[in-house]
Amino acid sequence: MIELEGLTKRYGEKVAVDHLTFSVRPGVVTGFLGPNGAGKSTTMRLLLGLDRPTAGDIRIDGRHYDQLRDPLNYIGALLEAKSVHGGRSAYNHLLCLAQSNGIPERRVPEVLDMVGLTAVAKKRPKGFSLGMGQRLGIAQALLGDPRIVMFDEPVNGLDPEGIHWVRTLMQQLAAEGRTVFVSSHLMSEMSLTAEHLVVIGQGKLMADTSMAAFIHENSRTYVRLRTPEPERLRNVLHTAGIPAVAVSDGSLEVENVAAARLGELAAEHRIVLHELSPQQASLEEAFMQLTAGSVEYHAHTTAEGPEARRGGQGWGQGWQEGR
Ligand SMILES: Nc1ncnc2c1ncn2[C@@H]1O[C@H](COP(=O)(O)OP(=O)(O)OP(=O)(O)O)[C@@H](O)[C@H]1O
Repeated sequence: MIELEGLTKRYGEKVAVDHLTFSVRPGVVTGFLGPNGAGKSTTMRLLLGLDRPTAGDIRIDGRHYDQLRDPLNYIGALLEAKSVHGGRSAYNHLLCLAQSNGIPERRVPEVLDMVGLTAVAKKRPKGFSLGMGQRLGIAQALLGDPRIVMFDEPVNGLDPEGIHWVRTLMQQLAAEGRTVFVSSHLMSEMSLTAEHLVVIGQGKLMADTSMAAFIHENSRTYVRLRTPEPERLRNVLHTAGIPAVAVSDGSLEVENVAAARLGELAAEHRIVLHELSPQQASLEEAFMQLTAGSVEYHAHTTAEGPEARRGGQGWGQGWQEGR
């Protein structure tokens, strides 16, 4: 279990982490989300004792990081790809870490095998691709067989097979009862991987909830209807006290009414439906909706794209520093 209480970190005038209080529980994958500069990496560094908080408290299984006797046995982390000694082989790099942390040597081939690097164990990581570097970083995090794992952008640089592997690994680690805390910018990937979410914006906690509740609470759900007789259907719905919005693509959108009720109404009036589909926003849409006001870096677009139409802030390609 990871517990943060009132965690605050200032760099001069800049408040990178602002009174964060939340817990990361074992047994589920917890996603850690926030726009660029929200304070995710800083929080993770503070958790590992790599930086000192200005105020507040962090406990790992009830203790401070510097009170853990063999920290790698408690918490394994992947913070930055390729943060390894380039001159040693992958095997020797892990062996040095194992020896200095009281971890038996047999764990080295075990973790190399887990991440699929056995064939290149004797090679130097400086020749590794980004994806291989990520795999070695994950092997390092798992070396002490820790009960808590923390990954900062673990799928960076991985191909689809690698991304799938990381997803399965994280879910497997959680299913074994471990605490899995992971940050990612890839919303679609996060929505497939995490069951719980912690969202921060400008250093502050914005959400600490299940994935399903987060999407439900931060997005619009509606039913889309398509019919060759949109005007007649709209009138039928109107008579039943149900407002329907006509969309430019010819469909109708109805909020807060079950699809079954809409289908029954159409059938009663013998109106043919070509589509009757409940629409649930994606994690990405819910995330942008929640964090719209806390985004630090804004893209300046000339064309009216989907972000502008939604009234949200730019998020995605073409980011520029807006300060
Ligand atoms: N060592 C530092 N000195 C000064 N400011 C810092 C330092 N580290 C981080 N910051 C600032 O703190 C804020 C939070 O940064 P952090 O890297 O934790 O955000 P992040 O959520 O990980 O962002 P990203 O998604 O872009 O990786 C940023 O405004 C950053 O510029």
